[in-house]
Amino acid sequence: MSLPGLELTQPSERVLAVAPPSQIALKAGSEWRFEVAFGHIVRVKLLTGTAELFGTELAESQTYTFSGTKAAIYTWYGCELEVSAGDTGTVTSDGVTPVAGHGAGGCQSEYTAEETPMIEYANLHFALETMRQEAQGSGKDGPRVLLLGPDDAGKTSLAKILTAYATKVGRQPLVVNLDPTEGILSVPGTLTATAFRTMLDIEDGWGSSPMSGPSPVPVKLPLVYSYPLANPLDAEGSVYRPIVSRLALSVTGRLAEDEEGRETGIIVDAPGILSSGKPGSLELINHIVTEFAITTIVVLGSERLYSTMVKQYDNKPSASASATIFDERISVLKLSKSGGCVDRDDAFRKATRESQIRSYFFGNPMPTTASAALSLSASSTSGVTLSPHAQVMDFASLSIFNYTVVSAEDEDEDEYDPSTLGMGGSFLPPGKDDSTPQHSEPDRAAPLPGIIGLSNDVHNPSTSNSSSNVPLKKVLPPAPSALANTLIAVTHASTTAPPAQVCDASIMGFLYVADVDAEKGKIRVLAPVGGRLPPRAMIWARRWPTEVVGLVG
Ligand SMILES: Nc1ncnc2c1ncn2[C@@H]1O[C@H](COP(=O)(O)OP(=O)(O)OP(=O)(O)O)[C@@H](O)[C@H]1O
Repeated sequence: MSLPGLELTQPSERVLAVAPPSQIALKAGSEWRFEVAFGHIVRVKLLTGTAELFGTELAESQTYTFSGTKAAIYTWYGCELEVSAGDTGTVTSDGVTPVAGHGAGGCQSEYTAEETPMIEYANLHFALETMRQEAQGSGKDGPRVLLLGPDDAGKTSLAKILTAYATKVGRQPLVVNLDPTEGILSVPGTLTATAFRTMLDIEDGWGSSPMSGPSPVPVKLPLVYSYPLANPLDAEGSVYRPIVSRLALSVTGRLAEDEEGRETGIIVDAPGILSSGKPGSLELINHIVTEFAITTIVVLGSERLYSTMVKQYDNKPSASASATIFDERISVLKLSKSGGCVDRDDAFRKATRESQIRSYFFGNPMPTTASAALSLSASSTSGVTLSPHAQVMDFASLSIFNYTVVSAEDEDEDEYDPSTLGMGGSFLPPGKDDSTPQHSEPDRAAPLPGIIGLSNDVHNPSTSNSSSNVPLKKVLPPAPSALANTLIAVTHASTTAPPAQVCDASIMGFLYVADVDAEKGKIRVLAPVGGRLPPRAMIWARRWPTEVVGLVG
């Protein structure tokens, strides 16, 4: 009903108008940047020409759907896109009311940009390809690239572009995510390594793992370690460093057995906080450079960090065992930050995290390329929907561990009990404790790779995580109410494993705690698969990712 004179409608009767499809013509070397809010769907179709989203080519006449996305579609030779709004006006299964923007198809923001750093990025790819070809002939290892830069500098986007270009020419890059704030093929709060043999997913970013059900794009299987803290610098990096070492060891082991992977090398996406100049960040960068024997450091969007990296690493021998044989040296490069990089606010980041967790358990309810391809109706909304299983468990029968470190954001350390950790009265980072001899400081990397050799212990994380310095404590009954709405990582370690083995173990999957009944000692959990839970030690993601409320109604 219109209000007399003003022609305003009452909110309850407001109907969201569906914008008509818009056609966007892109000139060669330009890109269409767009932002879609969570809950709103935008459909994009390539009508003519060729185009790619962060390096992955769009198929012609295929409809792609985007929601909660900030991205760009680039064209090398020119193209025409059709952009239309997806189904709007209904509340999604996430409980989010769609927010349509004023841009084409209801994008919150969209524009065409002619200035992009894509030529620089492509040149980097070709330089890496040259290194890979050299590796192929000589038995040398392929390039190990570390991407550094502040938050939202475009590191993850560049990692996607380099990965997509490498797979396009038949390479098999290993992508390592060291940023716990967002997961790559996993939930946040994890560090992962994934071998990419096939193309990335345009809609999903990186693609999906087998646990997400059927997918039109071949699935990738990540190796996952739990790091349930947002900040790698927490506890002065003493939790982060051994996990990085563990991951590096697994990656090195994998590459030793995988000829093509070894020639292609690795791409490491580092967390933005390491480029912030905070105390301890340079030590962590050094740890990563050493552990992954990095050969190429790429700095995006920070002159200061670039200059520091050049001073410290440029032209220095890499930490690889074969560095002397092949005279392998580190190069430090500076690349332009794309003008399209968007600063994601806390609300958007939180929504992204929640969406990653939700899709781990419930799949992706959006119409995917597969469903669109299989369905006669282009507006099908079948998507890939998963059905997690809810079960009630006896808390006392579970072996759940919790990291007892003081995080920068959370100074109210509550549960720390030194006696249970067997480390005397002090909880100092390794090396600062008088009882810890200097040589048992393996998770501190050498100050300069290649200059000071690696200690053997660095490559033996089982010794690096001696139980004396692992801040993991078993959570004993009664079940804490703070367990509700958080994730628990199920490790491959046995229920009787000591803390050192638990934090060294890779992750099998995740549980979501829906309810806690402390009186009865029961918790209700959501698991991605049915049946009895394997008897394994678990790590409670108490601090990160933070509570996800409303996953289960
Ligand atoms: N050229 C572009 N056009 C539009 N959006 C872009 C472009 N490049 C990156 N973005 C978007 O900007 C945001 C930040 O980019 P990205 O995630 O690559 O940065 P990052 O350095 O990895 O950030 P962080 O370290 O905080 O995770 C992302 O949402 C990404 O999709």
